[in-house]
Amino acid sequence: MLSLFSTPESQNYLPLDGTVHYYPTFLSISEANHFQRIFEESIPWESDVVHLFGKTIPMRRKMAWFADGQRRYTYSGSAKFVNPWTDELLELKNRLEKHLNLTFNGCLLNYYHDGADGMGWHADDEKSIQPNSCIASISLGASRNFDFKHRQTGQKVRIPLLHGSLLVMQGETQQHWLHALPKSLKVQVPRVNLTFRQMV
Ligand SMILES: O=C(O)CCC(=O)C(=O)O
Ligand SMILES: [Fe+2]
Repeated sequence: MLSLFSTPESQNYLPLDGTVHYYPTFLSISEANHFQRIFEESIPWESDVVHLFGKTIPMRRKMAWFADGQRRYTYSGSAKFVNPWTDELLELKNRLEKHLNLTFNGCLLNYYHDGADGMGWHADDEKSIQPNSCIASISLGASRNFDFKHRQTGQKVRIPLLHGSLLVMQGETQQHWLHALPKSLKVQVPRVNLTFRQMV
């Protein structure tokens, strides 16, 4: 039903070829503070690596992979260790599953020390991800811009991701759009990002 009070949450942020919803206050500030502190302290963070010209180069950004069973995650050419779910990750996973009425079986965590850490243009379209599935991204800590770029037209959409927010990418988003977390030298505090995924 259309109403005068329809919230901005119900809007699709992409103009075509995909669906992106954004819920700026998915977690309260105190919940977001709580989860950020626990994840910063207790996740077994590893340096992400890139493979360039036959060399393995560690990145400053850290990551950790959690999943059901032994589901590995391979991207930018390297397989990630699988960690078993923690209580806090399961709590967030349950809340997301209720909110979105679907289920997740993997979660990639990224740790950005400050605005000098970022992520370049890519799509989450690895073979290990169910095609056209849902990716639910929770942001904790520094607020950072999140950019989309249409693969054919180059059209751009920017969403600032706030502490405690939820961004949901669905449908054909990964087929038609790239996304990136641009570096921003003004940002001097860390950010933790969790992307819950539906793996094959
Ligand atoms: O940090 C973010 O908000 C995005 C991370 C991302 O795109 C990814 O892990 O694939
Ligand atoms: Fe991504």
